[in-house]
Amino acid sequence: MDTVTIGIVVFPGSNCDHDTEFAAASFSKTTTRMLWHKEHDLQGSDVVILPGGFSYGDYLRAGSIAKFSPIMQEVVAFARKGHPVLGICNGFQVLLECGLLEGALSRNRDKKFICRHMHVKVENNRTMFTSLYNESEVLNLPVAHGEGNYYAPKEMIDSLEEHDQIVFRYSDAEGSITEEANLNGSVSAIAGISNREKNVLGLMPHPERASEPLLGSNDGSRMFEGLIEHVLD
Ligand SMILES: NC(=O)CC[C@H](N)C(=O)O
Repeated sequence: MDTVTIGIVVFPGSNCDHDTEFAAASFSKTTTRMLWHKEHDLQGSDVVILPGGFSYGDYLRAGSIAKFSPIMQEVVAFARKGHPVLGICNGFQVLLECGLLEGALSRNRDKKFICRHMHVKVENNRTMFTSLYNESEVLNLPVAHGEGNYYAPKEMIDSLEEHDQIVFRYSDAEGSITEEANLNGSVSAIAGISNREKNVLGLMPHPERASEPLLGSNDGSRMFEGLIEHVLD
């Protein structure tokens, strides 16, 4: 294989689909496909990304209606076969709602929308998404969400820990996990998790909005590069 086809799902209300396409297409050896949510065809995608936004206006609960979009049947089957699926922000919310990832996202601790850059610590660099980061590296990534407060009961958190599924945590600039750094109040300061098999990753920060220095950070690029390298390998 000499090119990687990256499919980006477009739900009614997605608003980071084109940013994600722009970031994905900026790497050589990639082709992008926009996948309308009503379709059943992943158009030969090697990687599927569920982008950020407000699918179905976040009605009921963010991601809960998008889960019923026809294309999600294909995305779930694709993920269950071990192919890479990345959910960014609203995409993370959809992955939780459709059961590809465990836990839930509720309203931010202060009930306010948070739109700013945050520090995020790499807790597991042994995944296809994070292989180009150093273990414990602190990234500067933007967040923009109202429902980013990750919750899971203690047994689930223990099991996520045990299986190395906690991939990112909010931290301060030095990598310390503090209450102030964990702005949305997530349990265990969780910013991103994977499934047990490590081919599905969901995270609240936006790597596509940190994909070139002009955007204030380039720290998101290596997530795309790592994935592309993994597929080409
Ligand atoms: N940037 C986004 O994906 C928006 C996230 C989301 N729908 C929320 O406000 O929680």
